Amino acid sequence: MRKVIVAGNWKMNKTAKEAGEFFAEFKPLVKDVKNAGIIIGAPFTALETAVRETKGTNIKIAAENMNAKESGAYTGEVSPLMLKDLGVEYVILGHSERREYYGETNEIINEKVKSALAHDLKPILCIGEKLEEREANTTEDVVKSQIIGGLKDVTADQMANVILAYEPVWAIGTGKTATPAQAQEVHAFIRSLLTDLFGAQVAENVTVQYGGSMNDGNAAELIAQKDIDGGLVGGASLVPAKFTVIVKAGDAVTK
Ligand SMILES: O=C(CO)COP(=O)(O)O
Repeated sequence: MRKVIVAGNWKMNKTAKEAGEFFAEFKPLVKDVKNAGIIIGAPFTALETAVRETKGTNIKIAAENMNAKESGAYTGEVSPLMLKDLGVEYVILGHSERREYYGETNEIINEKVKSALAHDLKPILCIGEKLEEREANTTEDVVKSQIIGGLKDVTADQMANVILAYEPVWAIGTGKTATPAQAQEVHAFIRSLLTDLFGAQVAENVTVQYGGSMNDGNAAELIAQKDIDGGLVGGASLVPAKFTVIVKAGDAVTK
């Protein structure tokens, strides 16, 4: 059995004050959610508030990035030790926006994944093809190289602490969701690749989320797919009522 997890990714949105307001509204809405995991990815400046406001609840907090190093002369960067110190449990790594705008390669992302695991932070590793790659029929090649590159030297045991998020870049922030069948096809490919890399048992237990214009209207159908184990939600995670509908869609499903 694997866990369905619905995570929000706020991206560069919400001040600490706005984060506090979000949780005041969101916590009571999801307090009865038992089966699904709930994670909010918040910007660095809102993490302290987010951790404080969710202490003792069923909501976990993720950072949206980190540096692989523990400390040093890396102006503007944030280390795994700093995140651990705040009480953060998860970290989103390799998001397509980091790959696209900040030059993150599979090698850089792999360093971060290994560092997160070494520091007892759970990575949410994002993968997904661009529109031109899908149109060139290279979706599987791209996803395969992102997974093999991003998870290089990660052990089968460590995979118990890794979440994958399949986010087709053409579906992010565009309102253009992959159809449930399109998404399921890639998720099944990811599961078979994980089987090759780590064995059937590990592959069966890894949570593989879908991300890209998931919202309160389409989440249930996406998460109903055999290999879609929740979502990584951008825009719709900014609004407590909308995100709650997605969380509850995940809570209704057992994998
Ligand atoms: O990038 C995403 C989550 O990481 C998806 O963003 P949207 O849900 O806004 O399309």
